Amino acid sequence: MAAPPDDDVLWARGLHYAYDGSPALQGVTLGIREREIVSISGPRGSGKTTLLGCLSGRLLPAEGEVWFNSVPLHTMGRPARERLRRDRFGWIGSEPELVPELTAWENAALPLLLNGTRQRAARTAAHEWLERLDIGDCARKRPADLLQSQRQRVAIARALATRPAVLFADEPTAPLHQADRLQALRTLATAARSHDITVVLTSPDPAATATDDATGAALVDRCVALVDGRRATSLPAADSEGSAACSLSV
Ligand SMILES: Nc1ncnc2c1ncn2[C@@H]1O[C@H](COP(=O)(O)OP(=O)(O)OP(=O)(O)O)[C@@H](O)[C@H]1O
Repeated sequence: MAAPPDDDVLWARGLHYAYDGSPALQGVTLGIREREIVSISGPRGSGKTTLLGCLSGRLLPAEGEVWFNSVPLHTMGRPARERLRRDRFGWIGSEPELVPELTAWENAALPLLLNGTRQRAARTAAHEWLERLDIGDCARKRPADLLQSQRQRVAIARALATRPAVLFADEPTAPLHQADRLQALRTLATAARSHDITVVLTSPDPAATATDDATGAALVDRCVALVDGRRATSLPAADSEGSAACSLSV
């Protein structure tokens, strides 16, 4: 078994995954460099969520390898994988999934408290992230009293508060209105770059994650296109127009 390249924080080779015999991933190979922000794009059902699940250790591929910093996830027992996910990885789903009984800041602080961070430090960090995401004034509200877009920002704050080595985000802006999407993506990208967090996110539309319309700066470093559970060799020209960061998918 060949070792993964040294400069890849995350490396997957020949991933296959099937649901009840129906293939979702068919031999995907992908390397992610440290501090890189990578967008995985593709049409509905192309395998984006499944790939994110395999890369993050949530799903075990039927075939293939996944390495994090030269540690093999695919041969790891479940408790070790769960520990690694808790300690080093962050996850943002397309639905916020907050604890309804806890306030916004308590939700954002939860992973820190579970990791043994003192309550005061966890509270400060949670408040700071809520402020950065422009929902500081919602800190004492419970999820039921928040808009869906505010709940998703709390989920983003919760994922960033632990400063994970790798943050996985499955269509993180899906519940947001168009106007909020860019702001949330910009915050995510800025936070990741300033805190050396590697990000792997999924998006149905590569152009949506490519550049910040306001500044022209690249939001992601690279786009990887999936079609029918396989890596596409290039994006259709229409998708790559005006999107320098994503003009080549591989
Ligand atoms: N839990 C499941 N049970 C059965 N089939 C599934 C399950 N999850 C995904 N699939 C199927 O696997 C394939 C890949 O799905 P996946 O969700 O990974 O794609 P996706 O690109 O993320 O799609 P979407 O944009 O709709 O979320 C699809 O054909 C989907 O129907």
